[in-house]
Amino acid sequence: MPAPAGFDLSPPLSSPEDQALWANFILKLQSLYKPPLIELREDYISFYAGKFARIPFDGQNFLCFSFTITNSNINTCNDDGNDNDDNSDKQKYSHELWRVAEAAEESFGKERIHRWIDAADKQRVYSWREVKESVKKYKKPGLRQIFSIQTIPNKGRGLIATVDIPIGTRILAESPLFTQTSFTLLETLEETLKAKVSHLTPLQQSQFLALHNKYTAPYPLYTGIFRTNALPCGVDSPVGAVYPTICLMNHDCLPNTTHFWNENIQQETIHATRFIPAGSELTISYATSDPRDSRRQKLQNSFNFLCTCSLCSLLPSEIFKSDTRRGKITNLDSQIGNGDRVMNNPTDCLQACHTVSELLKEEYPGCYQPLLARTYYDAFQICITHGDQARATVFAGRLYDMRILCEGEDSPETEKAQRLRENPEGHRNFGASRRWKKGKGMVPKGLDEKEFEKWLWKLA
Ligand SMILES: C[S@@+](CC[C@H](N)C(=O)[O-])C[C@H]1O[C@@H](n2cnc3c(N)ncnc32)[C@H](O)[C@@H]1O
Repeated sequence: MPAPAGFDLSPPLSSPEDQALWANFILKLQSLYKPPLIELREDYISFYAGKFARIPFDGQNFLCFSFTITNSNINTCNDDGNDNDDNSDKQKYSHELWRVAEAAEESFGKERIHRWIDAADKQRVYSWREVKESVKKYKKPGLRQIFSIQTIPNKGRGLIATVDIPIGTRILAESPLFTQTSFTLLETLEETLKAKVSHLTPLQQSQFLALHNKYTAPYPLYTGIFRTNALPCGVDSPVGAVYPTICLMNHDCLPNTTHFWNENIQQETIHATRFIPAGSELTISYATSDPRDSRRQKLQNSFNFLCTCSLCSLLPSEIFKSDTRRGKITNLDSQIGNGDRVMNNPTDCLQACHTVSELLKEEYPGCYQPLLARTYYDAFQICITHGDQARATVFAGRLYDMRILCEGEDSPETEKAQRLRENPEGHRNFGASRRWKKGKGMVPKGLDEKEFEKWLWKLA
């Protein structure tokens, strides 16, 4: 059984000199670890190794760093059932995590860092209860703002990165001001919204009323603001939510962030899908996957602006290529979504998934990850439907990596991907056919990347 391990800092930080040592420690960690090995949260650096594997940016409440070595620690692990490989991955990640202790020892001295290797170790200074309490205090709003709200020419307000933001960073996790279902009749919507706003704090009321409204009087004010800004709480959800900060994000057809409703934490999250240099605008996509002209028309109709992003401003010949790619993706997606084809022509469907994955990377540079996640899930389902646990495990691993990057470790979709990776046979489609029957441990070893991809997608 894996045991917890870690180190305690005793005595904890107290003096200004201590704060300076902590800042130095954080810089050291940031040079040692980059996403996807870690996730940068607003208030702390998170290692994929348990809920106490966190280093806060402000160290004054820090007592302990603890980690557990499990499969879930290993972001890149292919869970193929081979114990030896698995163990060496675990050891590798364990070694990586002990480097946090080494960095702490370099910063604070060995006498202040108490390493321990299981829950009952006498070297432990603090109880779990004390550690839990200290971790709760890591959250200090406003401590580390990685963007600022600014006026942007021709767009109104928007968010600008104030520091370089690495790919995979959680930029924001924000609770709604309020939510509202789309089932409410238009005649009663204005009064319903007014009642909801009246229950907010004065600050929240002014945040709501300051949001952009694309409608003009006599269109009802609260309904106008809600309709201009509400984001659905999940794909196809009839519930919409408004947020004080996320609703200030402008659109780009090739955005540098992705937004996601996280049901577990009841917040909308924003994650960087590529490296974002300081000074760049943080953008999300409001649009569909339509070709350029209809996409622009929809944005014009729904949001009252003509999109001039880099994709919409391409030369006509390039726009034609982009529209063609989008058309191909849509056609292939409908083939992949056809249950009869999946049962009768699974190889064609899997190859179609491969083509889609290549087209997505070409068509959506720097923002393909949420779409690619869906394709990996399609490929997983095709394989598991026909009993191929080996390929299914690889696709679930890739799906997990995309989810971590776009949604973070606390997302229900990430948790689901992790379960599929560990237990692909738990999927409801498993056993529908035995055509490709293959155990988890049957992932081929020693192939180069090209050969492996050929095997994985059953390419001719
Ligand atoms: C949800 S609000 C975004 C925040 C808004 N800029 C503000 O000042 O509150 C949507 C509105 O922002 C503007 N907008 C968003 N993306 C834009 C873009 N790419 N180009 C021009 N205007 C944009 C449009 O006026 C749109 O109706």
